[in-house]
Amino acid sequence: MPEEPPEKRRKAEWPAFGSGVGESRSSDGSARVRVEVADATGREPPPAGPIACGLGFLDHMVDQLNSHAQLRISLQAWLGDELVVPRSNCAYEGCDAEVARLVGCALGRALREMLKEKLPAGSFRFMVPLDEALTELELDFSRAGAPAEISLAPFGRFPKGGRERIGAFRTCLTEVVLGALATSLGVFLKVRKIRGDNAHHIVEATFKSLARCLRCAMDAACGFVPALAAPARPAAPKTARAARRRRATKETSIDIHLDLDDVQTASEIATGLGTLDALLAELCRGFRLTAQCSGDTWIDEHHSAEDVMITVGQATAEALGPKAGCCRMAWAEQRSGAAEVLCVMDLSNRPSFCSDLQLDEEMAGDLPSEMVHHCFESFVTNALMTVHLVQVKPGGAKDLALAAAKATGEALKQCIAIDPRRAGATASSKGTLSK
Ligand SMILES: O=P(O)(O)OC[C@@H](O)[C@@H](O)c1cnc[nH]1
Repeated sequence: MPEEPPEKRRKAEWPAFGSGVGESRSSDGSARVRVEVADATGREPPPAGPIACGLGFLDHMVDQLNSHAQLRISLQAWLGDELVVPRSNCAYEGCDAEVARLVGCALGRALREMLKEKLPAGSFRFMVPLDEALTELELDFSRAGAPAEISLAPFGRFPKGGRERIGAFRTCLTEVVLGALATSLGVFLKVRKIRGDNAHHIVEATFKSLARCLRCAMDAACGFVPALAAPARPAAPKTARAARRRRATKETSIDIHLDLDDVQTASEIATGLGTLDALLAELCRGFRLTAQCSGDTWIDEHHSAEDVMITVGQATAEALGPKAGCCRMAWAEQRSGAAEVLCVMDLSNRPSFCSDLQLDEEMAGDLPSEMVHHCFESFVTNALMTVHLVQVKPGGAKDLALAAAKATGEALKQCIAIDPRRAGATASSKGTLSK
């Protein structure tokens, strides 16, 4: 669904920030960067302009703030008197560190000017996955001046010791950009890599985390909660985000129906496996699910559990469709008994599942522990999403499974929520979540 042009959008019915400009220049006059930023959720946001600093990968990273922080950014740079043209890597030789610093400084100044009317207070945290990578970023506006804490190296597994460059961008300059940005924005910034084997994924997840964390701070300053926001326009004819999937093989017969926008009707789940029913009940806290399965449980639990989760995942992907206007990314921590699990989710269209749950018992209720892992893997893969499960506190296998299902259900509820400010636009820096 294409985004409505700003002039056609109804008057914004939510608070928004205005705009800001930031400039930075080298002491010897060899380089200059100018950034213009505006809140894209405002009434008449300007179109995003070119982002051209002379390091192509850094341009791509700054662009993450457009779709994931809902901003409109333009960035211009001059080397000497020469304006840097888009898609250039002219800053590659000799001045890349200075350009990285200037980019961070100018961006931070522009953001500070935009936020000055309602400066966020306190600390904010966001985690973002990108395939196998997972980063956590914190912004604390009460600790301005504290030196940034950046723990991302090594940048990948190949070669051992990590990559030195991504395109023309030296990976060691990531902390130069972020440190300069934090200083000029007036915020304490802490970012760490929780997982990551690919340098591009690690650094992009970092800038996505920054963008999402910044948007959280902006929304808190405005008192806006996307999941609670009334639609920005009269309810359009209900474009149902619903799907029905039936599946019959020699091993199982399954009927799944889900409606992502029905939060009133009670779910009905009967798979023949009590623990699987309990996991699904937690997973669908944010929507209605009907799930029936008749399977060859006289052999074992495997086929029923796997086929149900494959089918629920497929139905979820079908119901989500192009994911127009949804929040897309979220994280949640939930407990069951002594166990606590963190789920970080992205409706990425790039299926990827990673978990470190220590399921050290043969069974989790009437489900083998190996099937707990495989159930999440099957659901995530077929729902075309990226999910990381992180064990925060240990516990028995069933409690870990339930805590993971609760956290995944809460994250899913937030991810599928429609943010009316996106006006149907897809939250993606490549412009689509369907390809
Ligand atoms: O914001 P999106 O994740 O939809 O698009 C950007 C991302 O897909 C692309 O930059 C990328 C994919 N893998 C590494 N980088």
